[in-house]
Amino acid sequence: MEGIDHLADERNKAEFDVEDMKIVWAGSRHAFEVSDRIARLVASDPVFEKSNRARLSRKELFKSTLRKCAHAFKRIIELRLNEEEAGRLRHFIDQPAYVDLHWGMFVPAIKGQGTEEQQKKWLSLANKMQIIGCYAQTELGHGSNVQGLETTATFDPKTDEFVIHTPTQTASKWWPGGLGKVSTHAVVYARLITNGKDYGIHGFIVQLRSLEDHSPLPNITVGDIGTKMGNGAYNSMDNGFLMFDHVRIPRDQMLMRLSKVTREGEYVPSDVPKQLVYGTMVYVRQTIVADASNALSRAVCIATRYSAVRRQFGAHNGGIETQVIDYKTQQNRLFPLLASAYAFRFVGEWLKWLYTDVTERLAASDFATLPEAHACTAGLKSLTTTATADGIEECRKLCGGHGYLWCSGLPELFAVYVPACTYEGDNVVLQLQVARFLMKTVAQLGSGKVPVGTTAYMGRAAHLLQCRSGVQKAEDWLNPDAVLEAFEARALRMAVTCAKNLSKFENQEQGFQELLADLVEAAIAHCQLIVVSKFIAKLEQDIGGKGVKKQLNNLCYIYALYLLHKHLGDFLSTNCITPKQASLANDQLRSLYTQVRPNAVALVDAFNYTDHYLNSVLGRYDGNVYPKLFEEAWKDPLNDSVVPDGYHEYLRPVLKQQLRTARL
Ligand SMILES: CCCCC/C=C\C/C=C\C/C=C\CCC(=O)SCCNC(=O)CCNC(=O)[C@H](O)C(C)(C)COP(=O)(O)OP(=O)(O)OC[C@H]1O[C@@H](n2cnc3c(N)ncnc32)[C@H](O)[C@@H]1OP(=O)(O)O
Ligand SMILES: Cc1cc2nc3c(=O)[nH]c(=O)nc-3n(C[C@H](O)[C@H](O)[C@H](O)COP(=O)(O)OP(=O)(O)OC[C@H]3O[C@@H](n4cnc5c(N)ncnc54)[C@H](O)[C@@H]3O)c2cc1C
Repeated sequence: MEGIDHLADERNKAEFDVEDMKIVWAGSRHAFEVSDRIARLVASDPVFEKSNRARLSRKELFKSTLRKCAHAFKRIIELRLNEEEAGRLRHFIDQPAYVDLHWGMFVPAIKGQGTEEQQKKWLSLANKMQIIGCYAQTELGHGSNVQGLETTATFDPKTDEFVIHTPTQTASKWWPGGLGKVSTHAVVYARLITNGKDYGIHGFIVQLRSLEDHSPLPNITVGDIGTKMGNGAYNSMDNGFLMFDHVRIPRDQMLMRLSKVTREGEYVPSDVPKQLVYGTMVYVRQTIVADASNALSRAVCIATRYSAVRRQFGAHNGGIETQVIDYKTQQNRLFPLLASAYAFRFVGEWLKWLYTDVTERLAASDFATLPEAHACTAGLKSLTTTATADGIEECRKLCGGHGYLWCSGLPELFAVYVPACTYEGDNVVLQLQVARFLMKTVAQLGSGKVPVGTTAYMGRAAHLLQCRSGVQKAEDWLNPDAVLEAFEARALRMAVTCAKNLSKFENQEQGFQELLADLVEAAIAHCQLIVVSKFIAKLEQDIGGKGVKKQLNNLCYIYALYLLHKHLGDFLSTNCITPKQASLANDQLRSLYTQVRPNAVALVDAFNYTDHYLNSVLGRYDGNVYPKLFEEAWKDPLNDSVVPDGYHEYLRPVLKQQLRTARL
């Protein structure tokens, strides 16, 4: 059966040009060509083989990760890959590793917070990987509460040095990726103390290990924090612990772009907002949003192809059974995830633009959009990672029993992905940042300050607080204005209700704590509005290609109407829509599922994933699932022998009743 495309019929049904959709998904023809070339390069290189990851011990997995990273670095140099190509190479190798934190956080932290001189010195080493760095912020006792970190950096004017110290066990750094076994350096976040005064959290570059023999430097205790969830999965990463016993570093290793300490020990505060010390987190949250669509689309690709291959029930007189993708229940679970993958792709593109824009403004000393950039990156990171983690698990269930096999690709994908709901900010804690931003914006309504950007809709409060949806028939839910108005009214009404309830408390902070759960829901409603509005905005762009726009249109309204259905309580209780309109939205949703159905396989083909990247028997491009499931089963170490190890010691005595007591 090799060579036969079991999904050919599905592909023939498609009503749009897949090659054109590939360009839209990738973002541009250039991005598509780079991704396509690099994905094939990785897939054809035996060093990047990953099908046996779950069977390796932690040590074997870790060593094979080091090998892959070294080989990747060699290939980047040999092939003279540029930054974009190198990034794609690491992406398609698809194995969490110290390099993610080196390139993803250590380098950006120095770029964002180092002076020009510091950048010149440290980036030239880091870019050539002559040093390898990590981002050491979280401690055993404090992760979310960055202000509560305990590690100290005390300036000693006698020697012109900072003394980095871990005063308690809870002050130990705990979690940083790449720290456990690899990093030679770290950007360490610690409380800056000079002249006896505590100036709060600042970043410091600290060398951890010898560049000669890799042993920890004196007075530094460092190691791996232990095995994490799942076989293989995130265990290729050496998340670490770290303790300092009065470790001295030169003063110029404090990252001093924002604030400084002089030779005399005087603290010179920054003339820019102090929150810029959190800048690396804003950057990484933005990249995590862009990455959510990768993980979700991967799971959806597997579940969609398998749902087209898998048949259950419905056979009459020995005929073939029904493809499970034809069941409306399967469509109702799968297609909103397909739509979400596209939605997150486009909101990720937009967030990248927003981040670039705020970075340019900051460089020109314009800090006006920083709070919005923080709220958007925090809120969308939270929204997209929660939906993606839940979506991957749903895809596993959509694949029935076989989805639970490691070779489906889904268990490992889930285990690798799910910590995204926690790292770079716990998802609830991040939505509370959005809620604070919304409460401030609501409080300013009527003050003459006009809300802009993603809160511009709040400026139309007079209308949005009292409007009623004009939807009268199912097709009206395909009108962008009708959809936007419903989402805007819901978000605003939820935020305003929270603000009103807050105002009943004398102590605002106490009120905020009391209303935390409602505030999170209001923040989520605002973030969902952003995603819906950016998908609609994408449709307004000039998108070419046969039938492409029609498909995107269908997916956009599936995303919006599915959210409406899922959060119906919000929409009804805020009187944004009536039960009749909710029912019409459902009718429309079902009609959209029918329209997407013949295009489903082609819509996941447009992700252009190689079988290597998917690493899934169920998601194979050719749909040749069953023989390959057997092949995988035979490879399992338990099948190395017909009679298992332990038979003579533990099975035979039971079977032969040799373990029975004399009395029995
Ligand atoms: C494979 C590719 C994937 C791509 C990723 C690439 C690389 C990375 C790879 C994998 C990731 C792996 C690991 C991730 C690494 C980490 O997890 S690093 C550690 C991350 N830690 C956190 O995220 C901690 C979360 N906590 C916080 O961010 C803050 O403490 C807080 C919750 C925001 C609270 O801050 P705090 O100062 O205490 O409180 P307050 O609420 O009072 O805020 C003060 C004002 O500051 C504003 N603000 C807060 N944060 C920011 C920010 N980031 N930027 C701008 N402004 C910020 C806040 O709005 C307040 O403003 P006011 O005007 O005063 O209201
Ligand atoms: C795989 C992985 C990789 C990581 N990599 C790094 C790294 O490279 N560098 C680094 O520095 N850190 C790293 N971290 C740490 C990570 O950033 C933190 O774990 C994260 O910020 C959450 O903080 P926490 O663990 O303190 O959670 P906690 O804050 O202890 O959260 C526990 C619970 O309390 C709730 N909670 C906390 N505060 C509030 C509040 N104010 N209001 C309401 N509820 C609240 C949360 O919602 C959560 O349910 C990593 C973590 C993981 C899992």
